[in-house]
Amino acid sequence: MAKKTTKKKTTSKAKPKTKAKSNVKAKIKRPSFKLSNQQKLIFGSFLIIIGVLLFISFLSFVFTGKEDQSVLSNFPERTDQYKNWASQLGAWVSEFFITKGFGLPSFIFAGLLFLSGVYVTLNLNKVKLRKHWIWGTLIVIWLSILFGFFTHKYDVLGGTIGFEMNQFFQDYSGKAGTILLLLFGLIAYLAIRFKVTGDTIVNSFKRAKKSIKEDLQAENTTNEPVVTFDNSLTDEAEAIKSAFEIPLENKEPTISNHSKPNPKKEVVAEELTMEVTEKPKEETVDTPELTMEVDTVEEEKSESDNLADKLVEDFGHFDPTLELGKYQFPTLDLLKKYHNEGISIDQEELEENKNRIVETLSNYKIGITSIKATIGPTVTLYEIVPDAGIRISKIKNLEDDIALSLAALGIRIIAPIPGKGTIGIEVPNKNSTIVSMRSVIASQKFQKSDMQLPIAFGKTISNETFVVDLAKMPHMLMAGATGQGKSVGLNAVLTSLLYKKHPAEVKFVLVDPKKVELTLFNKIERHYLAKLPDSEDAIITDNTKVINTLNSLCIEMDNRYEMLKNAFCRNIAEYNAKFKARKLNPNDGHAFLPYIVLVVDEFADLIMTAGKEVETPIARLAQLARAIGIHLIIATQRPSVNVITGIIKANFPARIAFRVTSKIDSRTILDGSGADQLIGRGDMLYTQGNELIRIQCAFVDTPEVEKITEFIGSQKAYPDAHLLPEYVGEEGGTNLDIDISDRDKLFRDAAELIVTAQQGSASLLQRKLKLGYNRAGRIIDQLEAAGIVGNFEGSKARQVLVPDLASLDQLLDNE
Ligand SMILES: Nc1ncnc2c1ncn2[C@@H]1O[C@H](COP(=O)(O)OP(=O)(O)OP(=O)(O)O)[C@@H](O)[C@H]1O
Repeated sequence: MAKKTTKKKTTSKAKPKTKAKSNVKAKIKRPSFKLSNQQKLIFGSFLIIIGVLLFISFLSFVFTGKEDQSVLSNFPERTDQYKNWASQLGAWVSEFFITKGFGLPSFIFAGLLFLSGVYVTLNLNKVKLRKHWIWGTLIVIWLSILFGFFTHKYDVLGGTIGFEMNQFFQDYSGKAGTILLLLFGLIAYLAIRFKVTGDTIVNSFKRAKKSIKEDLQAENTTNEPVVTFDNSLTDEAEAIKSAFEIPLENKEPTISNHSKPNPKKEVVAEELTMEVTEKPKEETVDTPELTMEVDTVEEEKSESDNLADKLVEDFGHFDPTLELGKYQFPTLDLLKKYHNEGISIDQEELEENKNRIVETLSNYKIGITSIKATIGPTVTLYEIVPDAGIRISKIKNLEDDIALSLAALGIRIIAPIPGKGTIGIEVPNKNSTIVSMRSVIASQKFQKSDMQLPIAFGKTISNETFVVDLAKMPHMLMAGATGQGKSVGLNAVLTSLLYKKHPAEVKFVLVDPKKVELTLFNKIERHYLAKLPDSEDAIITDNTKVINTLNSLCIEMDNRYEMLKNAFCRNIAEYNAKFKARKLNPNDGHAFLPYIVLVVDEFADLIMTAGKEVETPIARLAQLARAIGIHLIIATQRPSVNVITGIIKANFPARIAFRVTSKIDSRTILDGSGADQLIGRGDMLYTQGNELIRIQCAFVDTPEVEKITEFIGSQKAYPDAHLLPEYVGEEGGTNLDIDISDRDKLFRDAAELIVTAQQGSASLLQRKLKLGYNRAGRIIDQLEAAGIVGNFEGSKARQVLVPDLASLDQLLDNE
């Protein structure tokens, strides 16, 4: 039975692989046809000339086409004499377009070509040009059918296409049907292109009717003052005019002076009506013109929306990848294929394990009603349904006995399997297979995922590719004893992101105290890495420098929150979508925000050398950074409680455990046992708060990572790595005799802020007073000179020496 199910699975997996492969290739190649300005001029003028030539040929064909018919069949004979002004070619092209094509409407094509030339030469909006072509072609077809309606044979009026299409329509719907179809086409065109609505038509009829009425009235009552209104007044004006008829008549003395139609007075009257259009609404409430007003109100848009729409219409959506427009994603063939990939079924082994499980359980008087096996890359899951009335805890307690009888390491009992109502016994396969990075990257699940930061970790026990979104996690803790696959796991995470995200969309901050694990990523520094402005290497190997980077990330986080607040967005996805739709002005400090992924390898080492100082910024980032696109991945060999403290654990819901040596370590990382029963070599447990999922991590070797980074590194890059905000913590306050008169204008504000917050940090000033790095640093020096803050204490905030605002006032007044 087991054989059947697994066979099915393996064959069904084979197909998507190849499909996905082509899918990747399609994604990877992104051709772009960008012309330089000179090329645009050449191409544009070429199009203009072709347009003019076509026009001349067509025009001449109308007069000379018949005469050239006799020689057309000899084309391209050089000796023949053509009457067409553009000779052979002109006659031939015109014959093709006009007689064999769309008839006289083909002139529009000449116009479109000419227009295209102008657009290309002057570098005008391509979206509009596309619209012209679409509408132009539709008009050509419509006119061609219309002209074809009036002809009874192929001729120049509607061309062959017009005539044939007409015949086609007439055969099916008769003459009346064809006319109605054409009429429908016209109406649809007017409605879509010129936004004509039922109301507009009704109103224009009414307007025409009124103006005729007015004309008649004007003739009958030439002596009345009211007739000074112009006939071309709008409906609204008419309504208001009637509303004001009485007051105007009452002001007889002034109006009677101008009883004769006077052009100046007409203007005055018109202006008067224009000004009061809104006010007399109530008087005109029963007039049909009101519907027009409602229409305009409906279509009204806010100014910024209009501007954004216009910008999008003119330039399209903002494309953050444009700066590296020719960037090519790494190809699949950079990743290795392994010979021992794919699941092989050992029927004997399956049968043997089944018998042993049944036997062991029956020794303890546990009967089984059914047993089912699911073969994964490293372990096989035996799902059993025990007889009714058997307590689950009884089976769970037999874990060691079953392990003993199967003589295998890494047996894990899941009792019960959540949502299934069965009990699972995971038994390692004798021959485990490698899950290659290539197979998970090529999987449809990964390729088609629309996650923000998709990570293909490996394959689950049922051999499905396991893909998760780092943006949703939103931070990840990874632990495992040495040599169990942590570094490979980190590489799998980074590789997944490199295969899916453009350099403009994601940046990595890499901390590698071991100095060797992540060095390969140096090659992609200017594509994908982020660093502090003054640092030389993007990958941080010195633990003391990590604190600056972490604090800088905190500043970046605060800055991003400020930007999100100003843009009225709740998270980075909304913000970036708004920015792409050109609704946020870069001049107001807005910019496209890439995701930032902070990877810390050997976190225990970091805590040991840099002490608790790293814990605060890490905890801050973990608590707050999820919405603004900063995600943390922290890996450690020793998951002891003094490394993974409560505050860190609480903020890292997603945990990954490779094999650990003790149950206690497993409990620290997973809040339960299990990680101690894994078999190592990439065998891992993943949890995001609820159930544990056993996964075989995808294997990506160092040469593969090297090939990928070389592939990316050899392409055009940004001028520098992505720069993080400067962090001033390291700057020492030395200049203690700063002149009082030289103090910064914001000195007092800064002093009050620092005393109120009781925190002597320059980054606080930067944030709250919106200062640059240098100015905030100078103010801190001045505060130190004034005795308000203490000495520079490394990366810690300075001590504040003044307890409250009253003391501060006293101190400054005494100076
Ligand atoms: N997913 C995997 N599939 C197959 N083999 C693996 C996998 N992950 C790791 N291994 C094997 O385990 C070895 C050690 O892995 P890795 O270097 O990732 O361990 P580590 O946990 O980072 O160790 P350390 O903490 O000492 O750096 C690898 O060289 C490889 O042979």
